[in-house]
Amino acid sequence: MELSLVGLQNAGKTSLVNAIATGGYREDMIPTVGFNMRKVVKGNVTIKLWDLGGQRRFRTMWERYCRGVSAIVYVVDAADRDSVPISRSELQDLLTKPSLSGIPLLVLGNKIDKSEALSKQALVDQLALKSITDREVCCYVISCKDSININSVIDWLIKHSRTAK
Ligand SMILES: Nc1nc2c(ncn2[C@@H]2O[C@H](COP(=O)(O)OP(=O)(O)OP(=O)(O)O)[C@@H](O)[C@H]2O)c(=O)[nH]1
Ligand SMILES: [Mg+2]
Repeated sequence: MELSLVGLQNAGKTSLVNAIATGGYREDMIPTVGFNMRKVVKGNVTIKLWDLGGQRRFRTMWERYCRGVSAIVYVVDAADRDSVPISRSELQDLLTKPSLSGIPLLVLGNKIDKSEALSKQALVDQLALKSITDREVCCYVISCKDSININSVIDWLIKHSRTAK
């Protein structure tokens, strides 16, 4: 299966790839320039992950790398409350692209190891996820640092690799 990871800079997309691939975590991450591709084998599924840069200048590439994927994974820094409105508008913008219609969406509120992180319900509300009715949407709150809910993410991904074929 093939999927794309999008979301604002510093959200933890590359950290999530590492968490899924190896369970590793580090603080001193380098911002992704453009994109990286990683292949991860989980059980009998090979997942091709497009890890996209979240800085503003890279966001126009998101659509191109989301076309034809089995799922879009949208990562949000749940502890950076000021960035959530921007995250919401970038997400809503992406989902209006006709080329991406119907692709299942997994929204992940990352960094819940931090005390200031939003709850899942607050995140669902602030990202207006209930207003997305044209595709399957699922939301988890996670921590790449403390490996919280990473297995749920992997299970969701594997489940969607089957339905995609
Ligand atoms: N506390 C905490 N910090 C995290 C977590 N996940 C990632 N980080 C930190 O957040 C910073 C950014 O992580 P990245 O994975 O590089 O973020 P990114 O979304 O790939 O950023 P771009 O590549 O610029 O789009 C790093 O310092 C990570 O260590 C987490 O679960 N908890
Ligand atoms: Mg990155």
